[in-house]
Amino acid sequence: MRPDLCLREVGRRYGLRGPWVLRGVDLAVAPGRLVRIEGANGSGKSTLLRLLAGIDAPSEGRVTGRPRTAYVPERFPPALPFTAAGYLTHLGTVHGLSRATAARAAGEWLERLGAAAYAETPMARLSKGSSQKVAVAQALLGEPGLLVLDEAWTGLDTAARAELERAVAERTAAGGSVVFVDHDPRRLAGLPDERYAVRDTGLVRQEPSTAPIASGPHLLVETLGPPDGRLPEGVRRTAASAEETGPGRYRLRVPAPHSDVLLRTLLTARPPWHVVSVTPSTMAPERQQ
Ligand SMILES: Nc1ncnc2c1ncn2[C@@H]1O[C@H](COP(=O)(O)OP(=O)(O)OP(=O)(O)O)[C@@H](O)[C@H]1O
Repeated sequence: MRPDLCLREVGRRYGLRGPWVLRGVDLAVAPGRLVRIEGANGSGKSTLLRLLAGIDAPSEGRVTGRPRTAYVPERFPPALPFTAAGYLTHLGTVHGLSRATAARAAGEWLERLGAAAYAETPMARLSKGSSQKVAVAQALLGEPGLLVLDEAWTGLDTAARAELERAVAERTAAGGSVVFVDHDPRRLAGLPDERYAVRDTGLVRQEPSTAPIASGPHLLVETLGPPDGRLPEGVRRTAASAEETGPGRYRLRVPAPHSDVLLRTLLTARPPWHVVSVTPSTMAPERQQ
């Protein structure tokens, strides 16, 4: 198991005499965790995300234990001399993939995000929404251990937004960590393991969200594991609630967009869990684990 990503007494200011944007920040992000960062405009959220992602260095303090990391910035530079697929393939090779694997992953992510038609379009000619899809695809194609998302949903269409939510669930189910900022309080509502607010240059831990779980339909999944079976960790992270109904038997509620991730995690567990039934849920959303 890899170590937590840790910030210790981290501070950041811009310029030698600039005001401190962040000071004395301690934060640990464990593998598999989904962490939401909140805060007023200009409070320092993007600064914190850049430090977490490692594309900026703290003015003081230390950052340790950073796994392979990918980052979707608030503003993505679209004027690059590449086509969308060419850019993603290039980045895939930077992430250590072979050229063929990188090209395949690029195609798959463009397809998943509904941008396959723009694969050969020069980046500079992409619409804002399409270039945001490329920004998201570049972060996901290397299957990073830490995914940092700064308003990454902004500008995406409904289908791509759902796909990004699904990708977040996939990352955490696979043991990756995800840290995100989003202006919409309903984004991934009910799912984050931890919430923090940036306030007065510090980081304040927040109570778990009381916002209703990710809006939209939910499914009920009845599953049966070995008699002494503990639910696979990835399933606990993806399900909105898990009720033990018998020895090794659980009733899971899951937002519909995350159900395929949940089912895959059950079926690929060792030993695999048996999926007894999948039905639409009509219950009011509630999280319990
Ligand atoms: N590269 C930079 N150079 C100088 N000052 C900066 C830089 N980046 C951020 N700042 C300043 O740091 C402060 C925090 O900015 P940051 O973008 O981190 O906040 P934020 O909470 O993400 O804001 P928003 O919600 O508006 O995106 C602001 O006062 C901003 O002007």
